[in-house]
Amino acid sequence: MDTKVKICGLTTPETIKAAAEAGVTYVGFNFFDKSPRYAAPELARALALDTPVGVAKVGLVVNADDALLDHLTDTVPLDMIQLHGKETPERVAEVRARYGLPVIKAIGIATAEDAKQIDIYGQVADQLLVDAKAPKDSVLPGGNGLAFDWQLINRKFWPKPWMLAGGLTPENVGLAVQMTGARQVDTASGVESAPGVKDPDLMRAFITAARQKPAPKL
Ligand SMILES: O=C(O)c1ccccc1NCC(=O)[C@H](O)[C@H](O)COP(=O)(O)O
Repeated sequence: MDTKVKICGLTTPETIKAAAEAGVTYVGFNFFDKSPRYAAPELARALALDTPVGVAKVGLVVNADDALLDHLTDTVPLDMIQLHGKETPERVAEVRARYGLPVIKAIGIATAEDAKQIDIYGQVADQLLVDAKAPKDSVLPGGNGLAFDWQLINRKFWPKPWMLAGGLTPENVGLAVQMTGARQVDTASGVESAPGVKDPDLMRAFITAARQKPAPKL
């Protein structure tokens, strides 16, 4: 099966079209207003309505309260919600039940101890996004273009579908897939020409590289 790709933080109809034509599985709309990838709900609604059928539309929030999530889910036809803050397992379960949408929980990894969170959140989330832990001084909990040590999750098995994220680019995604066995990968800054500006050529190169089969050993 081809590796599934999520591209996070799309903000224009042109890049949605290019991503869909290149074969993306998920597109992410970023509702964290400090992000260079922020999409206001009305913009995200227009983009979502323009997204081809078959591409899943993911709404990304950071520690969002019910008022924000009510507004987002009323405005934007989302298929999934990505929780990318410090949401507890209880909050993940609450969001899932309240909105009736599958929830992706992001887990930041820097140490083997962090990787244990994957088992905990695997009990309540529909999918997990295994990302690099944000540096302490970063205003962004994700989208920092940093990779973590993939050995920390090397060929681990988790009971829920998961995506590898963090510093993935067209250059390193093939190796990342090979090393971790990830069947799904996610990128934001790795396919941009400037912060928040997605580059169609880089998106195409990323998707091709993510799906490249390793050369057989001779
Ligand atoms: O991308 C952002 O600006 C962002 C801001 C706040 C929370 C999460 C954010 N991104 C979440 C993603 O799913 C990214 O794709 C993931 O963190 C990987 O980012 P990158 O290392 O830039 O590929």
